[in-house]
Amino acid sequence: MAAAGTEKDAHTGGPSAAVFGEEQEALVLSAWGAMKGDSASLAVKFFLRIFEIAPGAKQMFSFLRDAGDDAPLENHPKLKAHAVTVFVMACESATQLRNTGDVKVREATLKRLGATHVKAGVADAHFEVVKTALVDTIRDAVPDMWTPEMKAAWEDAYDQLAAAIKEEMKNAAAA
Ligand code: HEM
Repeated sequence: MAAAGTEKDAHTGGPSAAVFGEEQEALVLSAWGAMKGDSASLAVKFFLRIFEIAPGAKQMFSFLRDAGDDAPLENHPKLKAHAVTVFVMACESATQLRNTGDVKVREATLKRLGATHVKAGVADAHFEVVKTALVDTIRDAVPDMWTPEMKAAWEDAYDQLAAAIKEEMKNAAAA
């Protein structure tokens, strides 16, 4: 349990926050449970999918820019780390949504995320690309579990988290 004052209610609001219940959480967690043993290779697939949908996004990642066009993407530890983080944070955000109706991310983390993503030039459209790549990856990873309800639950969890980061990006951009 974090000490009082170290977390921030993102108050992302919206009608979806109110309907994120036990069932949605269970859907996200069951998929995550099936995927997490394989998270590093799924993370690579997730990112390859992002760059398939939006090849230009590669330019945003400093370590990819520096590596040159021919470097094999699957060998980038930072890229894997980012992908796993997005997976894990969406999952954690799902648990919190059920308990509190809000995404709670440590305030320092959220501030840093806001600043990092502004600096990297991430825009709203990129969050949509990442969402599509995320649900595509999960669909392909757990085809037997996949349902429209599971898709909606992951999208909801991701949207709430993305909204919290975007809010902090606005603050970072204004600072
Ligand atoms: C819910 C969605 C996302 C989460 C949870 C997330 C998480 C993170 C984290 C934890 C970092 C490491 C640096 C830090 O802690 O400040 C990071 C960096 C970064 N993220 Fe994201 N991210 C998300 C969405 C996106 C999107 C949509 C893009 C654009 C395609 C993106 C591009 C980047 C870039 C370019 C960096 C900096 C990498 C570098 O050059 O070091 N992220 N992100």
